[in-house]
Amino acid sequence: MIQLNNVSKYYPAGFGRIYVLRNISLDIAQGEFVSIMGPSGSGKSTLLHILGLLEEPSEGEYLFEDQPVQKLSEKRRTELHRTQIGFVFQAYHLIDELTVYENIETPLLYKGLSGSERKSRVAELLDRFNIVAKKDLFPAQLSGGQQQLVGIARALAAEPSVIFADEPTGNLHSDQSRDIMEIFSELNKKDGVTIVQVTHSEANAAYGTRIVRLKDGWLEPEVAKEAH
Ligand SMILES: Nc1ncnc2c1ncn2[C@@H]1O[C@H](COP(=O)(O)OP(=O)(O)OP(=O)(O)O)[C@@H](O)[C@H]1O
Repeated sequence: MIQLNNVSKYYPAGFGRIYVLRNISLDIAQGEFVSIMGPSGSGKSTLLHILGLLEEPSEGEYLFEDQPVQKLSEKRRTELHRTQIGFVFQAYHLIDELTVYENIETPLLYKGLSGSERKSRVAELLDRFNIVAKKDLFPAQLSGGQQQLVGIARALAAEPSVIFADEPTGNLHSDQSRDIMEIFSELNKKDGVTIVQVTHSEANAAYGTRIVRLKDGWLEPEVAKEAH
């Protein structure tokens, strides 16, 4: 589903370059639940942003469902982003001026669904995440955990095939973190959604099926997960 071939990312610095990612080759199959781990500054968020089409590689190739992403037109790339990809941010990134209901509805407006289709899809998500009672509140009126539930509901609204999550529980307490990880695990197992998360937490990573480790922008050799 996802294939990176020799991807590097660098920024200009003085007369040279600072490499943030170096020669990354990575395959992720449909249905995997991958955790990206590594020390602060090792390039985890940059890698996730490239995978989620929020940033472009400096070198190398990215194939999303066999399509070379860099060769797609801007329009086609935006469409791919809106229809196939859900992104969950550590700091939620909800729209402050919109209610919970409207935040979740936003991706559906882009998708061109009818009013009644949007209504039933949002109702289903509110129900699934137990936030029906919060639907008319604004993000500032919610706890962090509730805001992240809205962030996940919004990411799922357009029924993406993959969710990218950048430290989704980084600002949450441990019991809230567990709830979010259980939601991800269920989405992955029951609905077959591919999940790629950046996390510092081994406990969160244990919910996944595979761990990918970065160090100084390099991908470390993977150790096969022991069978349980
Ligand atoms: N626009 C930029 N210009 C220059 N350097 C950048 C830019 N964006 C990121 N970097 C550098 O890239 C490196 C990797 O950043 P990244 O956010 O991917 O790391 P990370 O592993 O996610 O770190 P953390 O765990 O602290 O969030 C950092 O050293 C950062 O300073």
